[in-house]
Amino acid sequence: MAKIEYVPLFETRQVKGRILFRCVAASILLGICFVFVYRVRFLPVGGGKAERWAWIGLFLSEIWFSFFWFLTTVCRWNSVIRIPHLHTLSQRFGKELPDIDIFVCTADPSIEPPSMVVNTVLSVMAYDYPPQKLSIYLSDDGGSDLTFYAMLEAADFSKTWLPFCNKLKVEPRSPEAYFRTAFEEAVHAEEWLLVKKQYEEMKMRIEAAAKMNRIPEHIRKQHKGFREWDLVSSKRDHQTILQILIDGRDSNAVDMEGNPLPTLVYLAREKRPQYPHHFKAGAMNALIRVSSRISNSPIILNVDCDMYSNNSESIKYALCIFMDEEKGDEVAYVQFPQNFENLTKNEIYGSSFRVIQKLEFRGLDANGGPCYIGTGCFHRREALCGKKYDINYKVDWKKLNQTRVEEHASLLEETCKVLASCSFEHNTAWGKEMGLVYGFPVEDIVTGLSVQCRGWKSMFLGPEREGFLGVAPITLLQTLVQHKRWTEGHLQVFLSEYCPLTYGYKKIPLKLRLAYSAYNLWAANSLATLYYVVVPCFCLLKGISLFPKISSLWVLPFAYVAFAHRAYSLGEFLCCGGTFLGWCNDQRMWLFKRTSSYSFAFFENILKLLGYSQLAFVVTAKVADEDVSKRYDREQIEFGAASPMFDILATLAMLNLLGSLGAIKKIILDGNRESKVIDQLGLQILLCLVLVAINLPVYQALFFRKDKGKMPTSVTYKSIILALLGCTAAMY
Ligand SMILES: O=c1ccn([C@@H]2O[C@H](COP(=O)(O)OP(=O)(O)O[C@H]3O[C@H](CO)[C@@H](O)[C@H](O)[C@H]3O)[C@@H](O)[C@H]2O)c(=O)[nH]1
Ligand SMILES: [Mn+2]
Repeated sequence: MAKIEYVPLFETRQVKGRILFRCVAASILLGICFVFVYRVRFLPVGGGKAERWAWIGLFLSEIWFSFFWFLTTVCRWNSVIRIPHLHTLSQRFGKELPDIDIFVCTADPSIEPPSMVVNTVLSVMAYDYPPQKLSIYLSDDGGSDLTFYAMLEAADFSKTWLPFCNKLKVEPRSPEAYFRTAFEEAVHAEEWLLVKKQYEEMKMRIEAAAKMNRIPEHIRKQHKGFREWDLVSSKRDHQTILQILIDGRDSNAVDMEGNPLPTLVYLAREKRPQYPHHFKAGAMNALIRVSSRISNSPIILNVDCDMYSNNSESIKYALCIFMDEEKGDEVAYVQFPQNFENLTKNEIYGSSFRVIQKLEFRGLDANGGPCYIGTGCFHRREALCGKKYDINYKVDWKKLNQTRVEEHASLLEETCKVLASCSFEHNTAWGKEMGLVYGFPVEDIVTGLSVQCRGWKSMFLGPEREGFLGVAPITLLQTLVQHKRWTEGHLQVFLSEYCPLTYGYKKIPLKLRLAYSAYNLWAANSLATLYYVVVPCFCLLKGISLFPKISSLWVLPFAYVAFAHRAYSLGEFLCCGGTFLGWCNDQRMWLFKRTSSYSFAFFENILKLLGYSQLAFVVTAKVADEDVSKRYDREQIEFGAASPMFDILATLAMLNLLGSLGAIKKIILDGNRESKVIDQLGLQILLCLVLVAINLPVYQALFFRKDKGKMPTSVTYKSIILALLGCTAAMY
């Protein structure tokens, strides 16, 4: 008999376009060298002091940008795509698949509506996977009976929804998303309408309760769990509430057609004002412990409450990686991209992370594995709980016999409560070597890093049909605040003992350390960007030239670097499925984020180092006024609220407007010698004009818009005064 050849469960391919990428990168590097030569050779030694310092500052900014470009280029030098083979998985393992625990986190019923959480929970209950092998855990950091009630409704509706999904091969399996887009099925028309009606009624009940902010008495009587809220004084001060809503082991827990149901658990961990709760990381660690008693599945999927499952096969995709006999055992987590269902065509807030996820993460994957980004991620429980990878580690999935606990559900609830109590972690390794790492607003990144530094790899999967869809922020301020949290957290990681360069030394490849640093240093971009936005503009007003003359050959490297870099970025954006306008918006957000969010993040980190500032996690709202939503759909940037972030944006926009006007005045006054001004200050004028073009929506919001999304008047006055003061100071 011929030797049976080993067929892998997944395949790895090189991403196309590598040669082009490397050629462009090499040519940009050459351009950068020329720019540096120019900066050194023509350093104004004779001129005024101001001129020299402006020049040196610009040079430093350019060095920083080049360094940052180098980091991002290095981490994309190689990149790979993983292609899972589902049929091989089912051939080889058939029904002998492992149990899966699924964690859903929610924190606040007012900005994460229970009706949304229900959809996410239902979508993960309905995976195309044996239901008796699934356990779903909801962590409610809002400690809200509204969310608890919504879960009861979900448990009930799942009895209809799961068989319906199976029969009709429904996709996606979030009822809200499905009924919003799907048309009535001709074959099962009656049933289809019935299920839809049942869903809508459930949604109405949940929303009605949320609106009243109270659970009606007759409902409260139906479940013992509600009694727990008699003891709850506030969301920051309450005992552990743990309710097993569906016990998968119970033979009576079946759907309408008599098939078993997945286990469903509601958990609000204990919170006391005197104990830090560590935000999402704390919630996840409580879930890890509680689930280890109840189901203890070897694989854990975690999603944010807005990230519903959009692909019912994701679990199997991930298992193709974990269960591959040759390469699977070293993988700690399989990360799916974060995709969003509420993006408009041209993504005004640039929230799609297209290029980052489609190209950069594949580069990380080739160098040891993508970072963990907090949601849409399948973990190996052991790796997450602190185990170090060891070359002899091998899982025999077929022998991995799941021994389930025998205790009755209500006893189990009692014995598990202590695992979610405030004091449980005292003097343990939780939050350090075990579970998610505490102390950072980007618990995901630092946790992924520490897992990788324990010797594990990670992989990235981006199937054609997106695995998860979430809600992207729909106002500018929320986007900026979210990015402030991220970049602040990233920089904090870089400045901590977890700094990838040192912490990962000899543990993960250099390229991966550099790639982590590239993300960690996002906030540090703010200084160089602010300088580039402000100083050339001031110098323009004063008539100081900081760039080569248009007529000189030295202009070429500057022009080439700027053009090639941006043109390539546009090409990538389009290749990843974006639009031209989308790219322009992305560039604007690039500027906005660097000057506002990143600056705040940068300075707050400094304050933190000095001991003045504290860790915070501002939860992103997932709902908005109808008015705001309408403007979002029309792709109008939402300013609306007064915020220091907007003060900065508006002032910078005004500065560049004044700078451009000043330049135009100079050109006109110059009369027939006009070519001289253009020759000397050409590049600077161009820079100013490009910035003005990028800021067009800001001027519109400052002076022309009448709707509620316009810039608040206070910001308008402030920005005009500040910009005028700045310009006057610069000129004299
Ligand atoms: O005290 C908290 C705060 C937040 N959350 C949950 O954490 C998730 C993420 O919060 P969100 O406000 O939506 O933040 P995003 O910026 O959208 O989250 C991204 O960035 C976070 C790190 O900053 C990661 O944890 C997330 O997975 C990732 O999606 C949500 O499900 C929240 O309910 C908690 O459970 N407890
Ligand atoms: Mn979110």
